[in-house]
Amino acid sequence: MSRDHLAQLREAAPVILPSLLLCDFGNLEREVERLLAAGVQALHLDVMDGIFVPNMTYGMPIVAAFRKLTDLPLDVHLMIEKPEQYIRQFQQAGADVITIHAEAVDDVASTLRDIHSLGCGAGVAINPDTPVDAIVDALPEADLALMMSVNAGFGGQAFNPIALDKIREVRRLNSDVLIEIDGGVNLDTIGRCTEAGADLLVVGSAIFGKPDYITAVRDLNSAAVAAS
Ligand SMILES: O=C(CO)[C@@H](O)[C@H](O)COP(=O)(O)O
Ligand SMILES: [Co+2]
Repeated sequence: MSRDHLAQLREAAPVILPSLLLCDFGNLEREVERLLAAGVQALHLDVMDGIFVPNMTYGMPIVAAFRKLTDLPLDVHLMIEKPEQYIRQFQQAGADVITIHAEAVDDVASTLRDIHSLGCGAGVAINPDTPVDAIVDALPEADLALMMSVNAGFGGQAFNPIALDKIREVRRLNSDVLIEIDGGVNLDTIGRCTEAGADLLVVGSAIFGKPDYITAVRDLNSAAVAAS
């Protein structure tokens, strides 16, 4: 099922994925309804452990709560130490795609294979200071390569354009992998992301900081498509 989801996202690219980090956790049902009304095609869920990154968010129960609320693909971004110890629990909670950070594991390729063996799409992320070289050997195992345009850990940070060069480098190395960008993506930066070749655009504050999600997603989508 998750492989089908990936094919759908590839077909629909560029696709905006709302990052729920800044949503109203007191009313998840309403937040999902508002995002569905805005036409979003997948949700991006940020899991932080306070160790790999200096911030904590949520774990499997919140992923499971979103799973109960929607059939949209759930793209789970693990910003945690030893993610390999938890991937089964995230799959059981309802994740469709699980992305691990290359900086957090010893053997990226083997962790991606483990994610696949659970039936999930497998993604690998790198922070702005981590070179693409760090994931070259693992790329053939990845469905998705996430280029962080901020240091993982917080929403609302400024966009780091180093991610754009890395998107181009990943595309040169691998024509099949879906390329996602995450951090500081907004109306001013989204065009540069799709122009560079990003397929999936994670957006937090530029949606959840706006009163009207429908207008925010529509304007972001127009800017993304115009530059792609
Ligand atoms: O993974 C992360 C942060 O580490 C993101 O998914 C952010 O939550 C995106 O938020 P904005 O930068 O768009 O506000
Ligand atoms: Co994220």
